[in-house]
Order: sequence, then structure tokens, then C-alpha cells
Amino acid sequence: MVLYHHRFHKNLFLVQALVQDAQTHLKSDNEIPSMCPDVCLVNFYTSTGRLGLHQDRDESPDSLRRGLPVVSISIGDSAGFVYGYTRDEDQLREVVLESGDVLIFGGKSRLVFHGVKTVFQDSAPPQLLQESMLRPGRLSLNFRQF
Ligand SMILES: O=C(O)CCC(=O)C(=O)O
Ligand SMILES: [Fe+2]
Repeated sequence: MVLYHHRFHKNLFLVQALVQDAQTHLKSDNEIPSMCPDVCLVNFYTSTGRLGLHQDRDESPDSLRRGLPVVSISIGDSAGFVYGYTRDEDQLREVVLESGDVLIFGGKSRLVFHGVKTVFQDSAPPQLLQESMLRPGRLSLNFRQF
């Protein structure tokens, strides 16, 4: 229990450090505010798993108004992640998220539409599967501040 607690706190610091790192790479007119995560949404996708286009707006009005970021960490199989400023399928852009990738959206982009279109079967790093108990598929950890 103590170990779990310790690890959990380490993860919160990791998420804050990831946001800080992103901040150093952005121009000041495209800011991502700092946050203190208190929610972690965990998704597991099998190779046929999908997530339809949506906005993340379950957080408090204050969190959304301030554009506090969503920090998403991908583990396991790679996935085609789609995003856009409208629901228009033709305007969507796609990025492949690989195991270990971190995706952050906040500030002006906090309410971007997004979804997971494809999970690429058997694309996880072999070492990860050998050294962990992860079953085939993709795990995503989504940290937010309510
Ligand atoms: O799995 C992902 O990378 C995205 C998850 C997501 O958008 C959500 O849980 O709201
Ligand atoms: Fe989402």
C-alpha cells in the first residue's frame, strides 16, 4: 500500500514535469497552463478497439475555462489518433501514437475533437511485453485536473 502511494505521487510529479517540458517548447501565444492532476482515466483497447470523435468536457467549468491540459500517455500497441477543431471528418488530422508517447492538449486546444481510429496490432515493443504483464493491445492513461 505504501509502495503504491509512493508510486502514485511519483506519477503526479511526472505528469507535471511533462507539462513543464511542453511549455518550454511552445510560443507564448500558444500556452498550456500548469495543472495538478487529480483524475486518471484509463482506457484499454484490443486490436479492434476504437474511440469515437469527442471532446473531453467532464471536468469542472473552471478547469475547462482555464484550459487545464489533458496529458495522455500511450503504452503498448501504436494507434492512429485523430483530431480536429470541428466534427468534419474531412478536416481531421491524424498522428500515430507509439508506446511511450505523450500527447498533451490544453489552452486554446483544450476542447479539440479527438478519437482513436485504429490500433495497430502487434506493434508494441517486444521488450515491453516480455517484461510486463500487459496483454496485447493499447493502454492509455489520461491525466486531468477536475
Ligand atoms: O486513448 C487515447 O489516447 C484517448 C483517450 C481519450 O480521448 C479519452 O479517454 O477521453
Ligand atoms: Fe478524450
